[in-house]
This record gives sequence, structure tokens and C-alpha cells, in this order.
Amino acid sequence: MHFVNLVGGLKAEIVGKTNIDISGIAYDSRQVNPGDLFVAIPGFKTDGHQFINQAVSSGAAALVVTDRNVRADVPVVYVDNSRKALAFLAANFYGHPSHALKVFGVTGTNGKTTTCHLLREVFSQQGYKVGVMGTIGNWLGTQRMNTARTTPESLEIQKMFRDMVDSGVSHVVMEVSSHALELHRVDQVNFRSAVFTNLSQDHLDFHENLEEYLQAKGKLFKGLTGDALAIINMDDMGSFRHLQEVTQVPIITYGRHKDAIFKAENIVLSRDGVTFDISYREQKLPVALHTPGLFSVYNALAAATVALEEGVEPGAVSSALADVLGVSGRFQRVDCGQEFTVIVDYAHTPDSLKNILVTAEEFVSGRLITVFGCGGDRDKAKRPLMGEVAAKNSDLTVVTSDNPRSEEPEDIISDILPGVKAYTENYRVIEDRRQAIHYAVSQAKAGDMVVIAGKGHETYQEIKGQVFPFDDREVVKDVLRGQISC
Ligand SMILES: CC(=O)N[C@H]1[C@@H](OP(=O)(O)OP(=O)(O)OC[C@H]2O[C@@H](n3ccc(=O)[nH]c3=O)[C@H](O)[C@@H]2O)O[C@H](CO)[C@@H](O)[C@@H]1O[C@H](C)C(=O)N[C@@H](C)C(=O)N[C@H](CCC(=O)O)C(=O)O
Ligand SMILES: Nc1ncnc2c1ncn2[C@@H]1O[C@H](COP(=O)(O)OP(=O)(O)OP(=O)(O)O)[C@@H](O)[C@H]1O
Repeated sequence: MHFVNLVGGLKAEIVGKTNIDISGIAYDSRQVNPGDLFVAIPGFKTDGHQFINQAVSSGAAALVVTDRNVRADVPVVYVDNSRKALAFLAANFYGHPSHALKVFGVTGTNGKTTTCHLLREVFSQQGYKVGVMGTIGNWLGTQRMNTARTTPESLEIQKMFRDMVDSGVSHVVMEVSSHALELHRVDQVNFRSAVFTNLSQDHLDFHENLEEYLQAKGKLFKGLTGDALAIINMDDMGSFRHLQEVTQVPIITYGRHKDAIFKAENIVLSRDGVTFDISYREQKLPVALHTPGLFSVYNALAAATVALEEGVEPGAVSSALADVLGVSGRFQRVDCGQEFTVIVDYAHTPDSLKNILVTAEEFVSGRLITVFGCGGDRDKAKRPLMGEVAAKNSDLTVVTSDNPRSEEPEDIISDILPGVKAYTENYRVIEDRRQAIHYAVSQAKAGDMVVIAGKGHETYQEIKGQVFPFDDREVVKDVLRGQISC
């Protein structure tokens, strides 16, 4: 048995030859190619160690395991944590590509996707080739790559960074989920700066409680080194205090708080957008956005703070932000000339649902009709809370299915209903999402607003493990097409 320190300090013990060539890395036995190093991960559902024989028969040249009892005809590397090891190995294998990039990580419960897309626009307008990793897709410049998760596994991240460096990308904007931080997906990523947007209830199926959820987010800031910056929303004071304690690098604050370095002032909200000034270091930068709502101010302020700290000209920041017409599935209007407004939005947390409904309420002259459901196999505690938020802020609430995944849609709806019933009798339960949208849209009259929340940009619905094509925006158009020409 050899004891080695892998590059970066990861301790390992090795049985077998140490100087073998590997042609790739795989953490899923079904993806192993001859010559690969197979990393066995003890997961939540199953254990990668069970598939070692399959990996070896597929040609794995070596194994990384945590189980000290594993013996094989190929070299075996024993580590304490295989997800951590995977991140180390992947970064080494691809030559630490993030060191050749400026990687901006954005974390927080809400606003990650929007902030990244605003930032992408600002950097692209500067002439940089920008890489994006996040919920609505990964981009290498203008080339789109498929996404299964918000923040991919470390192996995919490092591979994508390599491809980005090789194709001339210089800046990367990246959403960093709390799952990714907890599961070591971004270990070994050299972040130029990290942004914290906000924290509210979500993912309590995965994190024990809100404190642990925040601590997971904190790992991004704890890991920052060198001349990296921690860019933090100061209006979320509880989170700010925690992050302030864990980070070693300079903190740049933004928000409406009087002490924020980058402060939003003179905010004017309207149906079609927001205008405000960013006041910072004795300067004032006017900003006009096409997306409404106070939450839009925070996202734009976060993006502007990063860009201004990077030395982008203030005028260029403000003009790039003004050029963004919206982000797919985020407060997206579906307009076929009807006399009422239909909004499709990705809100799937109590806080984000409240934000969009409060925004909608301010500008609707008639009734506010909300259609929503909750995802299956995810944080059950937020279901009644979302029910409360919808019922409190809507004139008519239509409870339906989101992505039920492996759960029964009616069970999820039963969890939502106590929250709804506590605040209104004016609700309908329509399990089939298409029918629910049809009902809501057909109830709308001139001046009303229909908000369809939860799925935003998604083009599928996952029911009982099967994925069906489904796009809220297309369903709305189908309904409207039956009523008016579109
Ligand atoms: C909770 C969570 O994050 N789970 C991730 C975790 O799954 P797991 O531990 O359950 O894996 P497992 O199925 O037990 O398998 C263990 C190991 O055996 C391997 N295996 C399995 C079967 C086989 O035949 N052969 C084999 O080798 C698997 O590849 C894996 O390496 O490790 C897997 C491999 O990396 C991930 O795909 C999986 O993400 C699942 C799909 C997921 O849905 N994650 C979501 C919750 C997530 O990460 N979301 C965040 C945030 C989203 C947001 O903010 O809304 C995200 O960043 O996307
Ligand atoms: N700064 C914000 N504060 C609160 N709510 C927001 C904010 N920005 C966006 N939202 C709401 O949250 C929804 C999701 O926004 P966005 O996709 O930008 O967040 P996210 O953090 O990427 O979410 P996810 O991790 O679920 O992909 C939006 O559709 C909007 O309803």
C-alpha cells in the first residue's frame, strides 16, 4: 500500500501500480470507457461501489473508492471522500482550467439565473467571450450545451471549463447551488468573485434547517482566496453577518441598506420595468430595466457591482442592463393581443412567489389569478407556505401539479391546500396542469392578470419518472389561439 498526497493535498492510499495512464474519469459505471479511472461514490439512493465489477468489465484502468475492503485486479485508490476526490482528480485531469478564466459564482435562494444573465450581457458587450453555467442552460459563447442540473458534477464542470478555455472564453458566470457546495462539485474552482443574492426557505429536504442551508452557501465564501471579492447583499443582514465571519477576502456590499457600498436609490417601479440609481463611491449611475419588481433591482445591482468592480465603464454597465429585455421564464409575458395579462414565472419558493405576486398586484387593475403547484421529491415544508402566499395575494388561486416526479400529484396538492384554505375559499384544484392553465386563462377578463408560477423556462413535466414535453407558455398560446387570433 502506498500513501500519497494527490495534488492539492488530498490524502490517498494506493494498492497496485501508481504510474499508469488513464484516458478519462467516470463516476457512473454506465459511462466507463476502456482506460478510465472509475470513482465510486456512496450516494443517497445507491452506492457506486456496487457497480465496481461493471466498471472493471467496461475497461476501468483504476478505481477510487472509500470502502477499504474493495480489492480488484486494477490499481485501487482509497480516499476518505470520493466526491472530494472526484473534484481534485477532475481539476488535475483537465489542467485546472478555471485558473485561466475569470469565474464569477452566484449563489442564493433566488436571483442566481437572472443575475448571471445580466452579467453575461455586460461582459459580452465588452467583447469578451462568456461562458455560462446554470439552470436555464450552459453556454460556451453562443453555443448552447445541455444542462441536467443548475451546477453540474465536478467532472462536468472541469471538462466544460477546459472546453471554454480552449475555445477562447475568458469570463464565466456560474450559478452555484447549495447542493453543489455541500457535495463538493465546485471544490477546486478558482473563483474570481462570489455573489450572494439572498436566503429564504427552500431545499429543506436536503439541508436539515435554514442554518445548515446558509452554512452550505457560506462554503463558497469560505473558499475564496487571493484577490477574490465577496459581493454580498447587505439587506439580508442575517446572511451577511454569517458570510462576513466565514470569508477571508474583502467584502463588497450592495443593497438598499444605508451602509451598502453599492446602494440602490430613487427606485421607480412601473408595469414595464424599473428605474433606479446606483450610488457608490461618490458616483451615481442611472439604470433602467425592462423587468418589473423590486427583486429586479437587486439582481441588476448585484450584476452591476461585479462589473463595476471588474473595471467595466459605468456607462457600458448601464447600457448593457438596459438592453436585456428579460430572461426566459422569468416574469415572462405571453402576449397574443388579449385584453388581460398572462405572466409565466419560475417562482417555486414561498419568497419568490410572494415577490412576483406583490409585483403583479401593484399593476393589475382587475383580478389576480394564480396557477401553481409544488415539485415532488423536494422540500415538503414549503408546500403549505406557497399555498398561503398564493391565497393571500390572489383573487383566485388554482392549485395544480408542477413536476410531481415520483410522488402522487394529489398528495402534493393535499400538502399545499391547508395553506390555501387558511386564507381563502376562492380556490380550485385542477390536477392536470394543462387544464388548470386553460381554466385560469378562460376565467380572465379585461384588466385581469394570470400568473402561472413554478416552471418558467422548463419545456417538460416530470410525472412518475417519465418526462413529457410541456411548456406553460405554449399551453397559454394554445388556449388563447382558441379564443382570439394569435
Ligand atoms: C441530491 C443530489 O444532488 N443528488 C445527486 C447525487 O445523487 P445520489 O447521491 O443520489 O446518487 P446515486 O443515484 O445514489 O448514485 C451514487 C453513485 O452511483 C453511481 N451509479 C449509479 C447507478 C449505476 O448503475 N452505476 C453507478 O455507477 C452514480 O453515478 C453515482 O455516482 O449525485 C448524482 C451524481 O453526481 C447527482 O446526479 C444527483 O443529483 C440529482 C439528479 C438531483 O436531482 N440533484 C438536485 C437536487 C440538485 O443538485 N439540485 C441543485 C439545485 C437546484 C436548485 O437550486 O433549484 C443543482 O445544482 O441542480
Ligand atoms: N433577487 C430576487 N429575490 C427574490 N426573488 C427573485 C429574485 N430574482 C428572481 N426572483 C424570483 O425567483 C424566480 C427565479 O429567479 P432566478 O431563476 O433568477 O433564481 P434562481 O436563484 O436561479 O432560481 P433556481 O435556483 O431555482 O434556478 C424568478 O422567476 C422570480 O420569481
